[in-house]
Amino acid sequence: KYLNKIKEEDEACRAALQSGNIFLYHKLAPLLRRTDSGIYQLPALQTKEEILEKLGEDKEMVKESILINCTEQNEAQFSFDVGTRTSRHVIHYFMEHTELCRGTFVDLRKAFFLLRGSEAPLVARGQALLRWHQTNGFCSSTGQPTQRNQSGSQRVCHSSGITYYPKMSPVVIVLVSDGKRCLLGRQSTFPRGMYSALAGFCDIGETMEEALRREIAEEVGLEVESIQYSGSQHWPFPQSSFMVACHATVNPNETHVSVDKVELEDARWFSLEEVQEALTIKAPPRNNKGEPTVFWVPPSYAIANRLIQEWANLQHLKSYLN
Ligand SMILES: NC(=O)C1=CN([C@@H]2O[C@H](COP(=O)(O)OP(=O)(O)OC[C@H]3O[C@@H](n4cnc5c(N)ncnc54)[C@H](OP(=O)(O)O)[C@@H]3O)[C@@H](O)[C@H]2O)C=CC1
Ligand SMILES: [Mg+2]
Repeated sequence: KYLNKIKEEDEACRAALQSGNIFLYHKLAPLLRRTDSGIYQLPALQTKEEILEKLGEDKEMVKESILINCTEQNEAQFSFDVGTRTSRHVIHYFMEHTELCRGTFVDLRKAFFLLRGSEAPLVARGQALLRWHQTNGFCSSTGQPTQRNQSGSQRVCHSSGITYYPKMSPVVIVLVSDGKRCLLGRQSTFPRGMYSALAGFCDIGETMEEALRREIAEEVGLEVESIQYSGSQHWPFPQSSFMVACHATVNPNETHVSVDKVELEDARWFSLEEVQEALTIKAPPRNNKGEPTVFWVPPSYAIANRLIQEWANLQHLKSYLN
């Protein structure tokens, strides 16, 4: 309720900013602190902190922060990108005073899987909102500048009256099973050895089920028989996707895989033993070029991991009941 109030009411949002926490980004790379155990933490800076006073000659600039969320104690959480408007010397200040800033700016692709599960969605959401504002400064109908509300939950073109809201692209992600094995694929851009559930963007006007059947037919030439919903997740790559995760089955007598080599480098069936082994790997062993040397699956925060885990659990249950 409180979150909705500060999202909608400019005055309430300005007041919340006075005592809120701010997460900093530089050209969309979040400010993170690497701990001794190798994971990244998200340092929250208080609005009134000295370091934020460095945000350019205009100290009011911090008011351009975007509301991301609020804690259970009703502390508002904001994101701010120091790379867009602040002057070069201020950015250098941030880069050089990593102690004072309590972290460094890190490319989210490099850090995402090394964030704690509770912080990863917050970092992703902060980045997604900043990106949306950075790329929606003009009305696509009139070409006139759009104005944001205080929280950053929308932008309005006063010339056409159009209100723009942050967007996500729907993606369906599916773990296909033939009853005994599951189908995993890899794109050439994936880290070496990593296989994941198959995914694809929904076309406009398509239902999720239609997108799922089409993607599986296109990418591996299989016909899906049944679909079961599992869960969903916001995903920051390549931009802002809304991942809908499902399990699907195919006829065990029609399992020939015909890989679309434009989309995928490889796709094949994996046994429960292979999958179980991969699920135990936290950090895959690497060769002298730093490349993983074994078959592994996306880490636990990715919804693909959850699908694979659920499938393995179901196989165990089935073998126990038999
Ligand atoms: N959270 C998780 O566990 C996982 C998440 N994913 C995510 O799922 C997403 C979709 O999977 P992927 O197999 O790549 O999808 P697709 O199979 O749909 O193929 C991607 C291609 O679709 C085209 N495309 C269509 N609509 C869009 C859009 N709105 N945004 C971007 N590209 C679009 C692009 O083609 P072109 O470039 O030719 O225009 C793009 O290269 C990926 O971004 C990936 O990060 C994937 C696996 C696991
Ligand atoms: Mg795909």
